[in-house]
Amino acid sequence: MDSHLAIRARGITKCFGDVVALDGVDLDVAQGQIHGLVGPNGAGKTTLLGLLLGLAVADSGTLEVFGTPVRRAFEAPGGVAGFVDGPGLYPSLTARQNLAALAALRGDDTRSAGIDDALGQVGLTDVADDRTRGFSLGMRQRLGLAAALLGKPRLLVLDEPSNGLDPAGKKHVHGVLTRLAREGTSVVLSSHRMDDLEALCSEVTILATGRIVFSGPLGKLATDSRELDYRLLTSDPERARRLAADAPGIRLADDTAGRQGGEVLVVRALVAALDDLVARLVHEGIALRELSPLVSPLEAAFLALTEQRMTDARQQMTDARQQMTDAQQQETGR
Ligand SMILES: Nc1ncnc2c1ncn2[C@@H]1O[C@H](COP(=O)(O)OP(=O)(O)OP(=O)(O)O)[C@@H](O)[C@H]1O
Repeated sequence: MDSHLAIRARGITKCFGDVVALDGVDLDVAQGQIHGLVGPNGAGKTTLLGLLLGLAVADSGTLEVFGTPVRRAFEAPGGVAGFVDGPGLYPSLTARQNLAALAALRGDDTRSAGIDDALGQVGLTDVADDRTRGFSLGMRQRLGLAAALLGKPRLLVLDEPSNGLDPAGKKHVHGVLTRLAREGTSVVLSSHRMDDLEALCSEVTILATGRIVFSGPLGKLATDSRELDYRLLTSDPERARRLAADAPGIRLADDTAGRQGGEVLVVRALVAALDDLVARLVHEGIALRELSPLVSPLEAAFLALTEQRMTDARQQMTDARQQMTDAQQQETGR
C-alpha cells in the first residue's frame, strides 16, 4: 500500500457481455492531484469512473482508494463523491432543495450553511431557489459539482464536468477544482476537451478500447511523443529559416512562407532537435520571441491514436471481406 496514493488500480478488467470495456488497466493517482482521463468514444472512461464511484465492481484486478480495497458495488468508497453520465437531479425541486434531498438520502447531517457554501463555491447562489427544471446543461453540471462537494470528499470523480459550461463557467469550475487540489483533494475527471485537460491536469491517462495507451505527466507526453509542428517567431525570420533548413532533425513546413508574410517559421521536429535549433538561433544572435506547438502534445497523441484506430478498423474490414471471399470461393470450388 502506498499512503500517498488516492487511487491504486492494478489489472482492472470489466466486461459487459462480449464487450471488454476495461482490459488490464493500471492507474495511480496521487493525493492532491488532478488526473485527466481522455480517449475516443467507448474507450472505457465512464466505466473506470463508475468503478471509482462504486457503481459497479471490476471483474478482475484490484482497486484501492486511499489504501482500502473497493470490493462492493452500489456504495461509494469512503471519501469519494462525484457523478457519471451527468448529475442526477429532481427537476421539480430548487437547487437548494436538491442538495438538501441528496444530503438526507446519503444520511449526511449537512446543514443549510453547508448547502449555501457548496452553492456559493460553484457560483449558483443567485439561482439557489429556482427549480432545476429550467437549468441549462452548464448550470446542472455546476449543481452536480456542488452536490459532490457537500460531503467534503477527499476524492472527486467527475465525468465530463466542463460539458455545457460557457467560458466564464469553465473558468469558475477550474478555479474550484484547482483550489480543492491545492488543499489536498484528489480529482479524476474525463473530458473530450484537450485544452481543459491541459489547463487543469498535472497527469493524464489516455485510454483506447479499454487499454491504457499512456499514463503520466503531461510534460512526458511532449518528450516521449512523435515529431510535432512548432511555430517560431524570431527577430530575424530570414536567417532563422536558413538555419532551420540546415539544422539536423528539422523539417520546414511547406506553408512557412505563407504565415504572417513569412514572419512565422513552422518546423516539424522532435523535442531534442528543437532544443538544438533554439541553441543555434541564440548562438547566432537571433532572438526567439515565441515558440509554441501548433497542436499540443496531448492533442497530437489523441489524434494519432484516433487515426491508428481508424486504420486498424479499415484493416479489420478488409480482412473480414477477404475471409468472406475465400469462404465463397471454397464453397463454389466444392
Ligand atoms: N452498461 C453497459 N452495458 C453494455 N455495454 C456497456 C455498458 N457500459 C459501457 N458499455 C460499453 O463499454 C465500452 C466502454 O464504454 P464507456 O462508456 O466506458 O466509454 P467512454 O470512454 O466513457 O465513452 P464516451 O466518450 O462515449 O462517453 C463501450 O463499448 C460501451 O458500449
